[in-house]
Amino acid sequence: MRMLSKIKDFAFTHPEANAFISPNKEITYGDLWRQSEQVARYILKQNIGSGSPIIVYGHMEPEILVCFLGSVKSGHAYIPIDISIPFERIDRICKSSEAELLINVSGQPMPLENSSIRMITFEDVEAMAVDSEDTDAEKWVKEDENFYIIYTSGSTGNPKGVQISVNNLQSFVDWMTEDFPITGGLRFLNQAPFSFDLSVMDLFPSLATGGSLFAITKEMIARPKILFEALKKSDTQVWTSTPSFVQMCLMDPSFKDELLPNLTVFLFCGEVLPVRIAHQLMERFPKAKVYNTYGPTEATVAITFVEVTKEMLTQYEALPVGKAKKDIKLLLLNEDGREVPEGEKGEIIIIGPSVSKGYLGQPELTEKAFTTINGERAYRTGDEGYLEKELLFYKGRRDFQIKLHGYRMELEEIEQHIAKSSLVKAVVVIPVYKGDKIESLTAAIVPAKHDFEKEYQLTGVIKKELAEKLPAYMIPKRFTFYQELPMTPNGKIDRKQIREKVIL
Ligand SMILES: Nc1ncnc2c1ncn2[C@@H]1O[C@H](COP(=O)(O)OP(=O)(O)OP(=O)(O)O)[C@@H](O)[C@H]1O
Repeated sequence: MRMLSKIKDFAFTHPEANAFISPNKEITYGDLWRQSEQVARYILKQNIGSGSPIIVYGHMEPEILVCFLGSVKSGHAYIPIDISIPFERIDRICKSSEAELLINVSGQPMPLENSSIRMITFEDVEAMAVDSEDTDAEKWVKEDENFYIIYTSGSTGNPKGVQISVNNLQSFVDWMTEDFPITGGLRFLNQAPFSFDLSVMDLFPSLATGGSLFAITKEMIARPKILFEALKKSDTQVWTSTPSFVQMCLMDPSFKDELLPNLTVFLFCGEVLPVRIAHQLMERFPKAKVYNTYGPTEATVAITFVEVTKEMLTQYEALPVGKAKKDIKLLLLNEDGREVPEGEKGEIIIIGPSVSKGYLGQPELTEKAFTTINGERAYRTGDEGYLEKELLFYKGRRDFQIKLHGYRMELEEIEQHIAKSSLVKAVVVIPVYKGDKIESLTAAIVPAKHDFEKEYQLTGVIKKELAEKLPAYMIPKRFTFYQELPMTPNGKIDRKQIREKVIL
């Protein structure tokens, strides 16, 4: 694989360069390559069935990277599992993936109850390690073989293992390093834990270009003071995160270019990038470019991109998610499966070499979501959007479309309008069910600074503003106010938790 060869070359020419920096530990390219050889040799000795993936468990330790590379160099894909994933779910992943080996990097015990998987700690692998010749590149995973398998939660709650091949990943890395201002040797922020595919957006473009990653751990995220001290030290040049994560940082006025003077690129994916957030970033970091990108895990992280310009901030109500990367074709289909004309809304279908071969061991689910169009792999995203002169606009997820009193509406559209109020910092709209019928909507809001004494006064003003933009049936009945909205471990707004709070 070209990307692995590049990492190898860099490790030989720049062995002392830092590859990954976490709070307590760093690893150089030289050590990353050498230690991953040891892991590869260990795995090769275990007689693991070909095609059987290796599970790697931990949280942003440098050794996680060592195990990822060790796995793929021994011809096995890896499944990254972050410590935020509950054991019961890990048990299910072990079973459904039929993985034979789990390497525990976390330093914590793993009480898996139902799994017969062989477990070994990283220390034990290291203790058995011997240095010798590099493994033959012929042994590395190649072409259509899986490089990694990432389990998405899926709205059904059943884990789905998205298989990403060497070719899928190479196409992604080529795009990132050709079409974005990612030159060699940059410092990347690594916010998303490795079990979420947003992490791939910083991990491999960084390693493929001799860059270094600065890890933001969950302890830092929980303690803003420590987070900001770390950010200051990080000297981040390329920022990759969810919009929710940067929104949280923006709440602190010191989040501006003095904190990160060398920051030149913001990359966002995974959620709507609100106009206001892009605007604030452009004001506070005038030297940095802001990119919005879009894509599902099933199409290898992201497949569209756009640099947000000042004009866009006034031109559009909701920012575009961008143009497709050159080897990708987008189709927008209506409910009858016909292509819709430009400007009209339809389901986004992604066609091309970024599209996964499907879900590991789940042929029915794969069949439902994936297909082949003109000989190329295609994925039905379940997202709605429209195209305007090749620019894709995201219009929400089909599963966030609801029917209330007979009216079809999109929760994200309502959120977009509420978010425009100067009294609102962040918002999520939640449907409230009676039985299996939606009875009303509730808006969970983080308010901006205001002078109202009572919450009902604030609610009244926001509702009045909304009444000018939305029909009455789309205005949430209840408004609840919070200091902050909960985030999932991957840094997206946690709708499920908010729903539980609202219902309680
Ligand atoms: N730039 C963007 N703007 C708006 N939404 C986005 C953007 N990028 C991605 N998304 C949304 O995120 C989805 C992809 O997310 P991801 O593959 O991480 O899994 P998920 O659906 O969020 O989580 P899970 O499947 O684990 O429940 C897309 O299908 C789309 O709905």
